[in-house]
Amino acid sequence: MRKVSNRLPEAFVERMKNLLGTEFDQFSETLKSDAPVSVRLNSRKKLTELFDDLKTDRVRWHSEAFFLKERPVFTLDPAFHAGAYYVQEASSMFLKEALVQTVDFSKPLRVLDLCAAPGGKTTLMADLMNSESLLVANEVIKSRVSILKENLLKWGFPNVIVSNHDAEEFADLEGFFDLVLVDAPCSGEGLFRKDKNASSHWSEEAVATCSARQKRILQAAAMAVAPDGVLIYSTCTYNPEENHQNVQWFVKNQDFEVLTLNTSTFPEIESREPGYQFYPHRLTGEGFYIAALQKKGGDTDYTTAKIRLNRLPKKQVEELTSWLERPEHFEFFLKKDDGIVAVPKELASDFGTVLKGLFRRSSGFEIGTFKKNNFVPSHALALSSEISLKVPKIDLSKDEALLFLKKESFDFGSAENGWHLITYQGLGLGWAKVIGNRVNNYLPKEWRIRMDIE
Ligand SMILES: C[S@@+](CC[C@H](N)C(=O)[O-])C[C@H]1O[C@@H](n2cnc3c(N)ncnc32)[C@H](O)[C@@H]1O
Repeated sequence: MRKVSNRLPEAFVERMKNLLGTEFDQFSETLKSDAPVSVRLNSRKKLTELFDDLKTDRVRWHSEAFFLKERPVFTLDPAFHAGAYYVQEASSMFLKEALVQTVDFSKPLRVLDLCAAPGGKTTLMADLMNSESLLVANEVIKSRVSILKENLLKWGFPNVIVSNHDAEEFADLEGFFDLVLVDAPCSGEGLFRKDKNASSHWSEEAVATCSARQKRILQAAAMAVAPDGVLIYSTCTYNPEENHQNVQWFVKNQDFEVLTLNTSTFPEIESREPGYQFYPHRLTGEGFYIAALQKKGGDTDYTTAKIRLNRLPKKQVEELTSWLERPEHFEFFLKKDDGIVAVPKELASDFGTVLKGLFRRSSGFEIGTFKKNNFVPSHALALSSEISLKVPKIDLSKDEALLFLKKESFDFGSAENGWHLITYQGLGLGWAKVIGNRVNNYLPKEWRIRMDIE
């Protein structure tokens, strides 16, 4: 494909000129500037000092997010590994505004993020959900599931099942979810500034293929939504075929109605019925489109199921109480591989239903295992917001924390024998076990920082 200035495909430029008219030059100039860097804080892992030297403006539609004046090397920040924040493009954080305007998060909710990897929007939703709510994070591409799992483990919200299915494989969970997010795979026009390679994959054919795929995903997603439940559709692109035309097609064919969002305090967002369009030359953020829909009727045709894992013996349950802040909140189950899963009591039946309805999925919050009657805590527990505050800790300086995260040896000082949660500014990074003069670093090797530390 022939390119014009700024390496944009010619047909894309033509489309944008038609869409933006006289604003096109401003749009095109903006794409030549650097993409803004923004981070969103984890509401369950608050730090008093974070980016104090780099922080600039707040993201207008997310009270817990702000811009940084430059991009630091996040890999070399232990707080990043502790899940204190997520590096996320600002326009897409408008999801929070769309959700708080359309969903009652004070209730226990069943939430499905159908196209979840790497997990930016999943973690945003987890922050809004209460501890009686269940989150299913799905990603169809197998190689992208591990980064999704890693980001969710870091985030520390315990009530998560990660699955690896095509949207159409959710048929056994018909009408189960109060909220479904379809952050659809798209032609990515809105990321041309952030990802310099993205425009090389763009073509008219790619737009048509994406649009057709989105229709198929939307149709499958519709089934999973409970009567009166909410469906959020979003893309990071501008073209009508993938955005408002797809949503119009959807409401014409499905029993859903459009939910109007109040954007009066954000005049920089364009209302493109039935949704909302974000342009980088009008606001500090990338291209994004979002629409909110509500199911009017529909069936619930899922089969409730009990968890088929074994319950943990009482003696072992007693031992677990010192590892969790609210042990009474959970029931404990034993998997075939001896892993222990902690499921909130109120959610035992919902977990059972999802675990039965999906076959390529995780089992939930795995807190560890018993080896010869001794509890071995998991990495998920170290990063979880449910870990007991009384667990013995060793708090490290930044340099020490980086050595821990590189799995290199260093002097831990003197500590009692046994398990210690390694923390940075009080936030869990992983486990170490002290045995006499020896300290074993239990950071999973796949989590190790591979980058050189200056
Ligand atoms: C826009 S990305 C999701 C980004 C993610 N929601 C976030 O905020 O971090 C779309 C995701 O959909 C996945 N995907 C691709 N084809 C799909 C399909 N047929 N069904 C469901 N998801 C698909 C892609 O692998 C990709 O991870």
